[in-house]
Parts: sequence; structure tokens; C-alpha cells
Amino acid sequence: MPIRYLTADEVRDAERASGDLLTGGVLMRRAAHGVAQVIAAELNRTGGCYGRSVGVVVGAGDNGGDALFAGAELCRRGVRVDAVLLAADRAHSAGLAAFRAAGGRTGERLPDALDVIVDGVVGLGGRGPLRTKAAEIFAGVDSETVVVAVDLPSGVDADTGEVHDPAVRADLTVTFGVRRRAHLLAAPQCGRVVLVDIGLDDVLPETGRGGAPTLSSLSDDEIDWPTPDPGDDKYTQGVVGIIAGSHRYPGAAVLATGAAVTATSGMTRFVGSAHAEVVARWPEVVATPDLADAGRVQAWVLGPGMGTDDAAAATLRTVLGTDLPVLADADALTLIARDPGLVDGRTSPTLLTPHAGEFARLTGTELGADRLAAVAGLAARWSVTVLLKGRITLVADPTGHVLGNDAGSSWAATAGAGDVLSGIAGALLAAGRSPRIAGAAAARVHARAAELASGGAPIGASALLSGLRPAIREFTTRSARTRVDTAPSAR
Ligand SMILES: NC(=O)C1=CN([C@@H]2O[C@H](COP(=O)(O)OP(=O)(O)OC[C@H]3O[C@@H](n4cnc5c(N)ncnc54)[C@H](O)[C@@H]3O)[C@@H](O)[C@H]2O)[C@@H](O)CC1
Ligand SMILES: [K+]
Repeated sequence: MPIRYLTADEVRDAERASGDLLTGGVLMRRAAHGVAQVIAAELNRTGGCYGRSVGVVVGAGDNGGDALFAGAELCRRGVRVDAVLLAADRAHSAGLAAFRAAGGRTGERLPDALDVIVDGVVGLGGRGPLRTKAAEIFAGVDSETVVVAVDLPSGVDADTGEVHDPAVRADLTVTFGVRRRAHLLAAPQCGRVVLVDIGLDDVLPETGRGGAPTLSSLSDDEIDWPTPDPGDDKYTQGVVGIIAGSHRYPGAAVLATGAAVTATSGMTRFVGSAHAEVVARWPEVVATPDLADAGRVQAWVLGPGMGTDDAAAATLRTVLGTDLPVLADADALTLIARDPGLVDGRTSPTLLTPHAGEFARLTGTELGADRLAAVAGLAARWSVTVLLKGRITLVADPTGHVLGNDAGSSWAATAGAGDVLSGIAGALLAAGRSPRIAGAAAARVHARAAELASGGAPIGASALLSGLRPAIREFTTRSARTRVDTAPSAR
């Protein structure tokens, strides 16, 4: 099942639909209990709860209520809990009463040495940046203190994931019932996200009503990597054709083609003036300088390093004129920005893979804070699938379904990494995956490859490529295991 990320309004609809659970305060009690349990587990991991020190920063709404009830529960476990009430006259009254009754203290400042600080400033109701008093408190926290956000790090927009300045940067975020969009769109700001069940499963709304974009991410089990069947040969698994690089700049050609060779078990073709360089590095590739001699493919990748001259434009026009799946990247995007009619309304599967700068060129405006709306908007306007690169990759299809992937680190922000991504996604397109799944699965293994290759050190794109096979193996062995586990009994 894909993992869903809802807007604040959708979450509120679900809470309202829970009826008595909401009005009776049960949802808040469950939420607060979840927060307390996560913090207790964190303290237990590092020596236990008794005698430890937790600070709670409490805003005026229900987010502060969650934090106060959680604080009360921690007090009962022997933790010293201090709270700063940012708006004392508007603090959640039942939460504050419970907190005080359990022995929690309130004051103008928190103790210096805290094991954990809890951000209960704002959650779904937050607007704009962290205000001065809260900002000062969080700025003064030392690096040893674990920052736990209730629902969302304050200062992060729940729907767009925009990280205002200042905002809380959490090590851990505890959320309730269903993930919010910001948990993916601003993943680095949230740290580890823990989802607490508060009984909303039966009332979660259908998303995407009225054509509004939806956001989800693929679970690991859904990365169904193509593997050859017993009857397959080199032609039947989907042949990908790469058009990239140039004699003068062969690097993009070698990287994109190498990624396709690594991601595919059938055959990879190459077209371009760097054909000799490509074959020298990847002898298994069937390469030619001319598109007319290329042979049959099931998908094309074109753009990385291919230039933007008339010949490149003519090649692009020919390839887009076929009914094959096409991935356009880099220089192909520059050409498309000049003439959107090339792809606008193309009926065969089409995947554009811009980074932020290329995206601005395609649309004529800077990307802005709402990346999700921007990418979904372009995909709908041109009826193509758009993969927006970045630490959080977003892949939007024309119907407004967006898949996101957090790379987990930014080591892949290196020259040539995009060429590698295009080769992987092209291989998946040739194997028959939809542009949306091809893009999202490629982003996932690309990120994993970077992680494996880096191990915490800088990497170049060649090293990233070397991490690709072990990364793919993790997903193919997982699905092989699933097949064995679900095989019918032989008896
Ligand atoms: N409705 C429910 O029963 C549940 C709600 N829950 C909690 O309730 C939260 C939502 O509560 P609310 O709707 O009361 O909203 P919040 O508590 O998120 O924030 C609303 C308050 O914060 C103020 N505010 C907005 N932006 C601010 C900023 N930048 N700096 C300082 N103050 C700011 C507003 O004026 C308002 O008083 C969720 O995030 C979640 O933590 C959970 O307890 C689960 C159940
Ligand atoms: K918060």
C-alpha cells in the first residue's frame, strides 16, 4: 500500500468524522499518550526515565494541549518536566490542570540541561515562522538535547512543507492517525516521524477530490523491480535507447548509458557522437551515431549533454513523434522550454525530469515554496508526467497523483547524478512501468545507491553508479522473498 500524506483540512475532516472521539477529548488523550510513550522510549534508550529532565514549550492551541498531557504522563513516570507557556492565558486548560496536578512546573524559562525538549508550539493550526520567544528558547537548546515535535515542527507549513525562518528542526516528530504532507515535503526538518494510531483509520477521507493533487510515497514492497522470467531473452525485457552526450562531452553519455546497463538485464542501445566512448566503457551496448540505424527500442531517454543545436532539436522531434515512452532530461528540456508544443498533449507515456532551474525554464516562473502544487500544475497543463528532482523528488502525473521520495541524505547532489537517474528511469519505462512508477522507483534506488556508495563521504556520479547494483538487489531480493512466502503449500 502506498503511504499517504494528507492536508491539514483533510486531517481535520477525519477528526471531525470521528465524532465522540473528538468531542470527548479521546483523540487528544491518545495523541498525548503516544507522545509520552515515544519520549519515554527515547529516555529509556539512554538510561531510563527516572530523574531525567524534559522541557515543554506550549502554544495556545491543541498542539500545546497534547504537549501538556504528555508532560503530565512523563511526570508520573518520574521525569522532571518544566513548561514554558507562550500564551499563559490561552493554554489548553484541561491539559494545564493535568500537568500541574502531576507535578509539572511552569515558568518563564527552561532548565539549562535538558534531555528532551518538546515542541508543542503549533501543529496543524500554525501559520508562518516561529515567533520570537519560542525561537529564542529553541535557539538556546544544546546539541545533546533531543528535539521532539508534536505533530509538526513549528514554523513548517503543514501543507506545502515550506520551512519558514525560524522554524524548529526536530530529531523526532510524533504524529497522529495519518501523516501530514509536510512529513514528506519537509522530511529533513521533521527527523524520524513516528505515527501513533488514534483510531482514525475508518474515517480517513478519499483524497484528490475535485482534482486536487494527492501525495503519497511508494512502500518498499511496491518497488517491483523487473526481473527476467524463464522465457525471457535479451529483447523481451524492454530495450532502452539512450541519446545523450557528445564526442566532446562523453561523460553524460557514459553515465546515463551505464545506469541503463546496470538497471536492465536485457539490452541497452545508444545513439550519439560519443558512441565509441560509450562502447569503450560499456562493451555490451549496441551503439551507433545515427538515429536511423538505432534498431528497435521500447523506450527512449534523451537529453543529458546532447546539446541544443538544430540537429539535437530534430532528433528530439523525431523521438517525440514516435508512440514510444520517452524520458526527456537536461538539454531536451531546454529545447522543450523553447517549444512546449513538442510535448504538450503527447499521448504516449512522457516523463520530463527537471531540476529546479530547468523547471523554472519550462514554466517561465521560479519554483516557489509550494513545489507540490507547481509540479502537479505543470503535469496537468501539458498532460505529461513531471519528475522534479531534489532532496525530495516529486513525480506528478497529469491526473494530479504525486509520488514523493525523500533521498534521506543529499550526497547525490553531485554532477552527473541526474544522468544516472535518467538511465535508471528509462530502463523501467522500457520494461513497461508507467512514467510515474518508473520515476518514483528510479528516485528510490538512486537515493539508496547514493547512500550505499557514500557511507557518509562525498561521492561522484561514477561512485553512485557503483552503488546501483547493490541498491537494486535489496529490492529484488525483497520481492523474491515475498514470492516464496506467499507460494501455495505443496501438500
Ligand atoms: N482535533 C483533535 O482532537 C486533535 C488535535 N490534535 C492536535 O491539535 C493540533 C491542532 O490544534 P489547533 O487547531 O488548536 O492548532 P495549533 O495548536 O496548531 O495552533 C493554533 C494556535 O496557534 C496560534 N498560532 C498560529 N501560528 C502561530 C505561530 N507561528 N506562532 C505562534 N502561534 C501561532 C494560533 O493563533 C492559534 O491560537 C494538531 O496539530 C494536534 O497536535 C491532536 O490532539 C489529535 C486530536
Ligand atoms: K509542534
